[in-house]
Amino acid sequence: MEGLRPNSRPGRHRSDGQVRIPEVDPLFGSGIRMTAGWAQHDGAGADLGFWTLLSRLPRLMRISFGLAWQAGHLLLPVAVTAKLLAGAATGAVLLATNAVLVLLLSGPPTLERLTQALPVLLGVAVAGVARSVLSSMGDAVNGKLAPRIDRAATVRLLERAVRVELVIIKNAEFRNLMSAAARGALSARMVTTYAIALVEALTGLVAAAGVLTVLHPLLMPLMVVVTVPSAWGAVRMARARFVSMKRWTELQRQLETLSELLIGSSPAEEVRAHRAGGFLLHHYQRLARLSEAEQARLAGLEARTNLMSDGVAGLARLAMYGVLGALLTSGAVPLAVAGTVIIAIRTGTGHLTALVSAVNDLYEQGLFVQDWKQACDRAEQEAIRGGTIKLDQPPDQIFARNLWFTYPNNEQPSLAGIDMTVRRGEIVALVGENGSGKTTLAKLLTGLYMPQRGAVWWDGRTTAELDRATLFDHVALVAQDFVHWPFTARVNVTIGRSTRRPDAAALRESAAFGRADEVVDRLDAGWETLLAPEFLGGTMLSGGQWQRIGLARAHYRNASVVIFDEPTAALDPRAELEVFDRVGDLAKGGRAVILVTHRLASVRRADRIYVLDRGRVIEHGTHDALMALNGRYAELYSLQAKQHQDSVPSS
Ligand SMILES: Nc1ncnc2c1ncn2[C@@H]1O[C@H](COP(=O)(O)OP(=O)(O)OP(=O)(O)O)[C@@H](O)[C@H]1O
Repeated sequence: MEGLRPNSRPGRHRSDGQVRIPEVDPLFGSGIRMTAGWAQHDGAGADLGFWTLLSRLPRLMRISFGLAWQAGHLLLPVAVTAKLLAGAATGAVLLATNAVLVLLLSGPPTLERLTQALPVLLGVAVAGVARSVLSSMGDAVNGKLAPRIDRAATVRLLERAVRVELVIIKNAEFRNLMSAAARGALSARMVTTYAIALVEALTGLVAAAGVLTVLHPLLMPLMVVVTVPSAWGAVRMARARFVSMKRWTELQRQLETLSELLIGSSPAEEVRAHRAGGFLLHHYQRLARLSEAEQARLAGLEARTNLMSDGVAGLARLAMYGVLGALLTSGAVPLAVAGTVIIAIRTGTGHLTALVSAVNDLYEQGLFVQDWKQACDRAEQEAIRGGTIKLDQPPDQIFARNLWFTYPNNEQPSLAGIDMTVRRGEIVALVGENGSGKTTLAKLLTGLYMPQRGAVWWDGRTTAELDRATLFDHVALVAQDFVHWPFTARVNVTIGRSTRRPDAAALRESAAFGRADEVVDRLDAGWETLLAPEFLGGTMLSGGQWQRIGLARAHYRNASVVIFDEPTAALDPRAELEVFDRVGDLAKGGRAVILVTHRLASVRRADRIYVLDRGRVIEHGTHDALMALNGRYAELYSLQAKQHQDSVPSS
């Protein structure tokens, strides 16, 4: 464990003042963030100039606005209009305030002057209320729109993802794009929220600048001078926060991973038995200290930046008062206007700071939304297309000719020129050592993957010509890693054919097929028991119990082509024997059964056995023929038989 201890003490700083995080973490290697698509844009705006960033915004915002329009039609224009009007009301408040001050301060206070000022004062109040109402209305409309955008973006992504070719959805690069897109779907609502904030800030700023210009042309540049230091401080801190977040996010994810490992239920056994808790805690503390140091650095930088910008702003304000004093003494600006000038400058400064931060936020969120769009488009391109010929009856025969298949990013083909046949009423077994291509072949036979060379024929049509949805209707699959749906026992079986009307007799029959009935009988709430220990009231099943549920599910699917990929690996010997008897019954009932297994004793009854080695069929025939051949199958079979004899004590 010593060797894994970090050699960099947390809190040490780089020459640029940032906390040094080791390039290669002793626990996470080169880091999680490298593989996470969504992380690539964190702090994306940090390297760009403010104006470049501003110029790229419209392109990014177009995607989100398109989505907002689809999700809520007029809601976005209504929200933006409300904020624009709120901005105009800000201008009205300032102008009316000025009118009141002019009236009240243009001479000694008299009752007459007060009475004259009352209607304008009322105007100030009305404009102020209107501003609040309009601004709140904009927020309320946006509050209604935002979840709709969430739903529209997420549903569009999910709809497209579910139709993507299996080989693509399993590809790491596509998975990365999907993780970025899932983050982007959540950002779409934020883009519109920030855009509305930007409109509010911009109109408020324009109103303040307009009022100042009306009062005296020199006052507007004066406001700019006063706001420059605060705007500089805001931009600098936004940048620094971006850069920090980039590092902070990475640390945060590592901390979350460690915390999940420490409190999670699946690693709990090993955390205790291997006493890994102390090790994990040690690294948690180490990373937490790095994170603390980074936050402390940021807080220090913020304090220094604020001090500097406040200092310069103070000087600018002093100069402003000087200029204002000069304008007052020269009579260019009446004394009564001075109050309005100060209020307008304060309003303008606040809006300018909000504007800068909205632009930064918009840019970053916009990039995430761009990922979402890219993933949706790519998913559409990669959707399962297949042919147009509908398969309306079960195939009598499936055969593969000269089948080649290489996974993306692999150099070696996983299947290299396979020929094989399976007919209705037959059990065909695929055997061979780990990685020889059995599972891949089963997926090609059922149209889950398409061959790069050669073809799989379902009667007179290739899987490429057939409409894949109708082809899948004839397939039932018990995969090695079949899904443990976090739903009730009933749904876990009936999801095998979710379009079928509830059929209690069929459910009972399927449960008996997989011996899942014995499992369900022992559950507290029977078929309604939730099979998800992660939820309150959920139950945990053992591996073998799950396998029985999986078998029942495949049976309930009632398909003519059934693939069993290691269906009994977790079953006890009695259950295993029974399952193989029933697999035989399935074939006798007119189904084509493809059985992938390492249990050679159970393939004796298969009509044909294909022995695979590095993607090729090296032997095929019945059990007796292959034993007589005395080749690889005979060797593997004898090895297993001997192992079995050795493990059973002789009487
Ligand atoms: N999704 C994938 N991406 C890349 N390569 C893969 C993928 N799935 C399988 N392979 C590769 O294809 C080859 C055949 O794998 P396959 O799973 O078909 O073998 P198998 O005979 O079923 O193995 P096992 O008996 O261990 O289940 C292996 O070299 C494996 O590394």
